Amino acid sequence: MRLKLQAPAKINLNLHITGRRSDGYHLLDSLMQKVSLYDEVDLELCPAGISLECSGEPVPAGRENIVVRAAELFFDATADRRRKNSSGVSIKLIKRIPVAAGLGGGSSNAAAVLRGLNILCDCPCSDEELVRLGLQLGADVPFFLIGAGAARAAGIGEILHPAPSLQNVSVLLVNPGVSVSTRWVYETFALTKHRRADKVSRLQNETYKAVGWCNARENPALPAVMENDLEVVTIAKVPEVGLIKDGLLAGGAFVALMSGSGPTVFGLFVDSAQADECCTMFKSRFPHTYVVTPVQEQ
Ligand SMILES: C[C@@](CO)(OP(=O)(O)O)[C@H](O)COP(=O)(O)OP(=O)(O)OC[C@H]1O[C@@H](n2ccc(N)nc2=O)[C@H](O)[C@@H]1O
Ligand SMILES: Nc1ncnc2c1ncn2[C@@H]1O[C@H](COP(=O)(O)OP(=O)(O)O)[C@@H](O)[C@H]1O
Repeated sequence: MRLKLQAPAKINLNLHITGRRSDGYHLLDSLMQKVSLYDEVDLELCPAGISLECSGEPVPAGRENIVVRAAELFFDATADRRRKNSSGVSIKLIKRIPVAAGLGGGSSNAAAVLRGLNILCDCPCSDEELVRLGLQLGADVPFFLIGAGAARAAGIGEILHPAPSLQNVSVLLVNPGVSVSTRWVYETFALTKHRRADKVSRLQNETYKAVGWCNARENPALPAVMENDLEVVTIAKVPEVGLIKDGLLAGGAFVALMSGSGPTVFGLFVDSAQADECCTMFKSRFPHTYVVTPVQEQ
């Protein structure tokens, strides 16, 4: 039995760090939006063993790859609830989403494996159980397990409130071509930055209202409430982030922001032709540049 899934990237339309848990993980408040840049995950059940074949962007093979850990976790958790002859999977991964880029590619791949294996094995896990498993793999995985195109995420990313997807915008993703470790960004942020909670919640409420309107063309409030607390940390290491933001705004984006821990920057455009033009301009210097659209429903 075989199943092919599309695993989308995400952007963070804003990201505020609101605190820190005793285990060191940061609490956040973020509006996340899936976008139409996809990895492909092809799953074929087999009697035993987990194998992985990757193409496209280079990613680790074996257990270092999150898709292998996702399959192991699924098989362990459902050992007593599966048919005996379906304890293994052969995974083919076509990687198009830039790696360690703030676009959630690994988390999206892991969610696709969990969802896909659950379907292939006649659904031994409830949606809630899949989310619990996903969270063991990464804080961003639960977002990719829910059907909504967008959600407000709290906790470390596991408390999710589906939100309306952005509409009528083209999104230009520009990746500077360097990788940034999420862990390093969070650790550096904790050392350098403190925020007032009241400001965070005010901004967040505004953002939710703004994006709730859904139609960016009629939404002058949107740019003013889009901020990413992690941007300042990553810019210090990857100055291209600042230059790309300036270039996107000069090229017609009505807002430009770093996604997640970066270093990918996105610009939102009302005019898709302008987004295409700006894409051509960036692509010669930064080959990992893409025009995408917000995913409405997965
Ligand atoms: C920053 C965000 C924003 O959406 O996205 P990316 O930039 O990774 O795409 C996420 O919070 C990233 O989530 P994810 O990439 O799943 O993180 P994980 O693998 O769980 O954690 C990697 C490391 O980041 C730190 N971490 C992660 C999430 C969080 N809420 N607080 C943290 O402090 C921890 O040090 C952890 O060891
Ligand atoms: N399937 C995968 N796709 C992407 N990265 C992976 C994968 N498996 C393991 N990794 C590792 O996970 C780390 C984070 O990658 P990624 O999920 O792309 O980051 P981000 O969430 O910042 O976009 C990288 O160091 C990468 O080598």
